[in-house]
Amino acid sequence: MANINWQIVKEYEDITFKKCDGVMRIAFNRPEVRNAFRPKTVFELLDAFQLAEEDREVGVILLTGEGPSPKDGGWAFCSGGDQRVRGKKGYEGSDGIGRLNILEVQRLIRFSTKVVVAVVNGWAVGGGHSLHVVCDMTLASKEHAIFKQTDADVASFDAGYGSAYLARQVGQKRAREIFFLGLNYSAQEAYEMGMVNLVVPHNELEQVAFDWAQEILTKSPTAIKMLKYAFNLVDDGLVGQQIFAGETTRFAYGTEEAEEGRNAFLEKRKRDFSRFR
Ligand SMILES: CC(C)(COP(=O)(O)OP(=O)(O)OC[C@H]1O[C@@H](n2cnc3c(N)ncnc32)[C@H](O)[C@@H]1OP(=O)(O)O)[C@@H](O)C(=O)NCCC(=O)NCCSC(=O)CCC(=O)c1ccccc1C(=O)O
Repeated sequence: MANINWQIVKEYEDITFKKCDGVMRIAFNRPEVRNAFRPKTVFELLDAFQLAEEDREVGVILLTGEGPSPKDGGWAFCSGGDQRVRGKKGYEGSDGIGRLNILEVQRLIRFSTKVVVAVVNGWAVGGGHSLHVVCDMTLASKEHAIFKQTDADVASFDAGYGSAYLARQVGQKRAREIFFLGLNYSAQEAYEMGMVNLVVPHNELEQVAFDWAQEILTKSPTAIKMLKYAFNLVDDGLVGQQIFAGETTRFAYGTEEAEEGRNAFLEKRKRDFSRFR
């Protein structure tokens, strides 16, 4: 097993949230239901991802699941939305409001300035499958990872990243097979399809993820961020352009030309950009 000195950042009920040497580890913590998420789980994920995003020491986020299940020893990354709390308008929390707020988590992962790695230690099913798809990279346990898309079995459909971006990874025919048949795929099969980066023995999984993170942390954070946004851009349309352009605006703010624009306004004088032509 990995020998990483994880430190708890914040206590939650449905997830764990830990940090070590520039790496954040966010894990589903409902192993008795194969790490299915309810609205509370998703609120906690949103909070944790936002805290990770704002932590300047952090360059990589690992998303995984706690396990094994105390009930039967089964391993899970995430089995999607908790079907026991699904109502007519979405997944219901104690306030009775129906939500599909896992899509906000998908967007936080997609738009994060950090690299997000799915560390798939067991079942990745339904909305859990979609989460691994949206992560930047996926590492999978040789012994325990199983990929399965049950959305259509339970009359749900991730018609966003979970299907369209999956097709980018594995091709249209395979993506349709994954959704239309809902078969089980081993880590090796998922690797051969192109939706997993590496298959790793279960007891080495987290260490390999951590080692990858340490390698990424040696690289230029700006280069990594701009590369991530460049990879996203082609599939994300105007939102992708907005995010990429936002980062270029940030670069532009660092120039003397930008300072002249701001200073002229603040000093109530005529602006003079002539020396920048
Ligand atoms: C995951 C399984 C394949 C595992 O099978 P197995 O190892 O045989 O274990 P089980 O005995 O079935 O399960 C153990 C225990 O856990 C409970 N459980 C498992 N999954 C769930 C779940 N999702 N919800 C509630 N409970 C769950 C199970 O009932 C057992 O409990 P006991 O009390 O011990 O009997 C298998 O369990 C399985 O197929 N699970 C269901 C998978 C599923 O269909 N998930 C939902 C897919 S739909 C979805 O996730 C929508 C998400 C969403 O919000 C969304 C909406 C709109 C657009 C996009 C999305 C998006 O996808 O993100």
